Amino acid sequence: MRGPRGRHRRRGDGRARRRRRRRREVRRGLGGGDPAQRRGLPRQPEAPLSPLVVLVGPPGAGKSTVAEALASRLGVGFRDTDADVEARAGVPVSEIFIDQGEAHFRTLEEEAVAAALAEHDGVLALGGGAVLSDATRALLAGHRVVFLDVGLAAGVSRVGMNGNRPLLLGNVRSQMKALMDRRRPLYDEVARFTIVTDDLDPTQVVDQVVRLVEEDR
Ligand SMILES: Nc1ncnc2c1ncn2[C@@H]1O[C@H](COP(=O)(O)OP(=O)(O)O)[C@@H](O)[C@H]1O
Ligand SMILES: O=C(O)C1=C[C@@H](OP(=O)(O)O)[C@@H](O)[C@H](O)C1
Ligand SMILES: [Mg+2]
Repeated sequence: MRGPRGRHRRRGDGRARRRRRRRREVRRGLGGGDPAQRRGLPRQPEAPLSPLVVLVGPPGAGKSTVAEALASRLGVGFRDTDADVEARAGVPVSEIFIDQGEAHFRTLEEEAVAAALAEHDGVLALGGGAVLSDATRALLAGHRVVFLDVGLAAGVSRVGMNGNRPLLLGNVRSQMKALMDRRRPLYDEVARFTIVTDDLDPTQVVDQVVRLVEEDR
């Protein structure tokens, strides 16, 4: 005879099992179906990893925010190249810009992007200026790159006046406009999909990326 606690536990276990199964199915389905990665088959040690999704776009597009929420929704890992650069340098991005200059930051960023593209199979957010590098754009070819687009007004209002983005110090609006005008062709060049985020909250952006990824299997 099963008491209420037993029933509760069994129902809980069943739910957890179903959730685990669903998550595996999502991962396998979205991962491009490499048969060597399936359970029960030998794994090819040399098979290169590739991120499920790479997010690009200007500062304030929501790349870091959306990448984390999307990864959690899909049950995969999340990585942000700005965080990787900071971990390696041991100081915030803004300090690297001030102490060693933008060129040095770009070198670290290029290395961080190359490493993440080769090592990470979850969701990857790049810094807004990563696409300035020819080498990075070449590496992005063939990846599932999503351009999170944002207009000037929404972008400026999202980044606000905080000093975390050294390129936007001074007149945020005019710096942002110059940066967006210069980079738009580069985002377009690397992107497989574009989502205009101005009127979407992060959850709605996540919904759209999930749909695109499912259709792109
Ligand atoms: N779709 C969105 N709508 C409104 N605010 C957003 C949206 N996406 C991100 N934000 C907010 O904008 C700011 C910048 O987001 P962030 O993820 O750091 O952008 P990015 O990494 O592209 O520079 C954060 O305060 C974040 O909460
Ligand atoms: O646009 C840029 O050149 C930069 C964007 C930042 O990342 P976010 O786009 O995530 O803000 C960060 O990499 C650095 O401050 C430079
Ligand atoms: Mg970011």
